[in-house]
Amino acid sequence: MSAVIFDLDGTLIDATKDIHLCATRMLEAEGLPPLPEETVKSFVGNGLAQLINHCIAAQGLEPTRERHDRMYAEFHRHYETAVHNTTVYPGVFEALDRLKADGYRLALCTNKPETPARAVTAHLGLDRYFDAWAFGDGPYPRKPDAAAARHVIDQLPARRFLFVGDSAVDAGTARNAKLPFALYSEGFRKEPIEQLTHAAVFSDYADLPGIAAKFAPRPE
Ligand SMILES: O=C(O)COP(=O)(O)O
Ligand SMILES: [Mg+2]
Repeated sequence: MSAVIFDLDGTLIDATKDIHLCATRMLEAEGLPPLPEETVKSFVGNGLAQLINHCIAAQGLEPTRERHDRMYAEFHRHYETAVHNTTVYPGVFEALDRLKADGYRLALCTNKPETPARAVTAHLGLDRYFDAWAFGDGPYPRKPDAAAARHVIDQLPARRFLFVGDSAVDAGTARNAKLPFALYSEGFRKEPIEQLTHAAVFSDYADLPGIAAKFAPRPE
């Protein structure tokens, strides 16, 4: 049995607008001005706590524990229902259907907290594809720590795995967990493709089933 493990933000979905909305509401509650969408987008990838840290630094404020906790709670409160401006990248459903039909188990390994990750995947009809999950606020170190990937691996009856993601965090996770990495080039990546160790790179989801067959072949 083989499995494909997916990152969420920037790989399966583009939640930029909803994340920016939550950040704007959070800053508003603090009496602070909004940050540009591209700026907030550049803060996504290392989990919500890190995104809040970046927002605090961008406003030139002291990162006190009290301020951070208050802002985290406010962001998270909006995050749970911020699903209406989020889109699925082209070809994702077709690729997931194909992988399922080919006999792959599918899993999600995200740094997004559990409640908003479950909410947005349920809203978009993606949740039904996944047999195992790891979240950014789970009781294990988050990506790029291999523990996040191992958390899903331990839930799956598979022996071969492919890790699919869009960022340096995902490339690092795959490297740390010793899994082949397929890089989706149309996500939130900040570095040139050559800087991210990868077994394969794709810009069209139609190519993913073939990549999976090559790097995580199903047993005969
Ligand atoms: O919430 C984040 O910071 C990133 O989430 P991701 O791991 O699904 O890209
Ligand atoms: Mg990502």
